Amino acid sequence: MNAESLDGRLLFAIPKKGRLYEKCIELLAGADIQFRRHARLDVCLVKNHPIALVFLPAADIPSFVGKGNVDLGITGHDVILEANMQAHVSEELRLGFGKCALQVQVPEAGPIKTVQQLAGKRVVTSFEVLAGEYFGRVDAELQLAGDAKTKIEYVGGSVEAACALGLADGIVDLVESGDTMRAAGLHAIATVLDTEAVLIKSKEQKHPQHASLIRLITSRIAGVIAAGRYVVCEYNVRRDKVHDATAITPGRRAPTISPLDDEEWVAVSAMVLKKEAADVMDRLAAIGAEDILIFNLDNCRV
Ligand SMILES: Nc1ncnc2c1ncn2[C@@H]1O[C@H](COP(=O)(O)OP(=O)(O)OP(=O)(O)O)[C@@H](O)[C@H]1O
Ligand SMILES: O=P(O)(O)OC[C@H]1O[C@H](OP(=O)(O)OP(=O)(O)O)[C@H](O)[C@@H]1O
Repeated sequence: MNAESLDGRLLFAIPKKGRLYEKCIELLAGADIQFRRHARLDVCLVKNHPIALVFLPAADIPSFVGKGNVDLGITGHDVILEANMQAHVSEELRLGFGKCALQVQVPEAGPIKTVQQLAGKRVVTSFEVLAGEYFGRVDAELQLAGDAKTKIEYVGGSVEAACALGLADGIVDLVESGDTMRAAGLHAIATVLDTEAVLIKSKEQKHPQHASLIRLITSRIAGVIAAGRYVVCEYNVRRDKVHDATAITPGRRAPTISPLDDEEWVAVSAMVLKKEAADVMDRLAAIGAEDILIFNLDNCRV
């Protein structure tokens, strides 16, 4: 594909593999961004919008977006800070996946128990900027200077093996479930950063003609994210309990209250956070609500 065939399209960068890839593909499908990715091609045209998707390593997306070569992108918040691009991109939406923490880890059975004890020693990481800033602050607090400062060394992967291989006294790496860390005999002694996937746009404004399409895509993606977080709760309740019931299900703006063919009862419908749905149902049942139903949302605009 050559530059002409992109023909003024909005460029949207998506991680080409790794932890964020599958969720990004689900998000694009939920937002009805239609494309067919041909094997080995990293640029593909969207069929139903003037957009081209550019599949890039997650770590390269902040600088492509920050420099304005690409208009929109999805990557990790951690990756933006590591690329030092926070001043050049704006984080439009948190996407609720790719959640993990960048943590300082040391051998569980070893003598080091605190970050202060690790300071001055060897730390291996793929996040040399974030780890360097973090230990820069610790070194300064402990007044470590020159050769006494913490030695940060970069490796591109398998960071968790560095201590066992004798390359490091501690590491800085991402932790989600903690399985990788525990399997390597490590434990966390500090958190440098909590992160999740984000939708970013360029602050460069190289293509102002795309502003309305960017708003449309952002609002569609926000709808898909919200549909994953919320359910609709419907129930019947006696009129004299409506006040108590709507305190339990206040909805986003206000619940919908409809009359029933029984003057003493009303039907209520409200959006409820999915993670709170079971608790909300228990509390509604406790005040005498009946026929409590929960519906998943396929999509929404809220
Ligand atoms: N275990 C995890 N759980 C959740 N999110 C993660 C996890 N590991 C990484 N991420 C997020 O995904 C981003 C990309 O990480 P990933 O390991 O997929 O990178 P990659 O180097 O592009 O892929 P690969 O490891 O396949 O080469 C990270 O910067 C982080 O934001
Ligand atoms: O706490 P956990 O759930 O075990 O996840 C943490 C691991 O996930 C990431 O690596 P990934 O598996 O994506 O592979 P990578 O090392 O090749 O980046 C990260 O670098 C950790 O190694």
